[in-house]
Amino acid sequence: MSVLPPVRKDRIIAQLPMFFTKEAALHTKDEFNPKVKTACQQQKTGTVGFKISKVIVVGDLAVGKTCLINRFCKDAFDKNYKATIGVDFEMERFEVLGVPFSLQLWDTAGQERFKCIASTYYRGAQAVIIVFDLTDIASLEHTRQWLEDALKENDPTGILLFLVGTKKDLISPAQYSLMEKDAIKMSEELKAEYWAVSALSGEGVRDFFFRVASLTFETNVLAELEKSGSKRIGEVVRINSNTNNLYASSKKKQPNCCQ
Ligand SMILES: Nc1nc2c(ncn2[C@@H]2O[C@H](COP(=O)(O)OP(=O)(O)OP(=O)(O)O)[C@@H](O)[C@H]2O)c(=O)[nH]1
Ligand SMILES: [Mg+2]
Repeated sequence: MSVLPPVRKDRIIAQLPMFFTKEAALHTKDEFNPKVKTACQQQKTGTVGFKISKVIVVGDLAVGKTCLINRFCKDAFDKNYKATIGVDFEMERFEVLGVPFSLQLWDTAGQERFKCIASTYYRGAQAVIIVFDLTDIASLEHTRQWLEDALKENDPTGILLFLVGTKKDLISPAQYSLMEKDAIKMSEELKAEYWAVSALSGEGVRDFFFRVASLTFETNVLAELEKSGSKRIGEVVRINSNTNNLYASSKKKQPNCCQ
């Protein structure tokens, strides 16, 4: 018997949420991968439903990392700045295509003096959210360094990257379109999916986290399918161990179908 309460109704994802802009999306498909949909329908998603995926949120001090997380997890906004000391985390439970899925959102400190504590928590991330302030071009420039630091602690293959501009409420549409050009260029360079949000008004925040949850879920299920596929290959090797079957004994990684 499960001891966890049911997933909140507003955390149920039945459709793949859209990207923010086609020019800087991790992928532009409008539906979940068919293999993932089938696996969910047949309840063959392996351990995905029991796992917790780690997501780290990094970026300069006061760009709005804590406010972004608090808007989504608590539907709250604090206009007073309270620096995060070291790290903090929030758990969010979703249901994606009928399968339970949890994200652990790690809110790290942007202040230099806390950076070495925060960076010890970077390891094991499945997604990295790099945050910058849409009113501060320097914070966008610094995203390169934040990503480099996050990737030092992680295997860059298979990790999902998101670049998020915050405080959209503070700039005019004209200023925003100028900033967006630079942000999209940076997304291409970092190979990250770009989003612009406001934690004050809530604009884009829910859509953004739904996209993070969905793409992380999709990647996890595909990895699980690949793993169970290679186990089956392993069984074939045992049965036919006296034959020299190149394909059956090959340990070569299958291409990721999500790409
Ligand atoms: N107008 C506006 N202000 C925001 C928004 N997001 C954050 N802020 C303000 O920006 C300041 C910093 O926000 P935080 O979320 O604490 O910043 P942080 O990135 O967590 O900072 P560190 O923990 O020091 O790394 C606070 O005064 C917030 O109220 C937003 O979307 N709009
Ligand atoms: Mg903070």
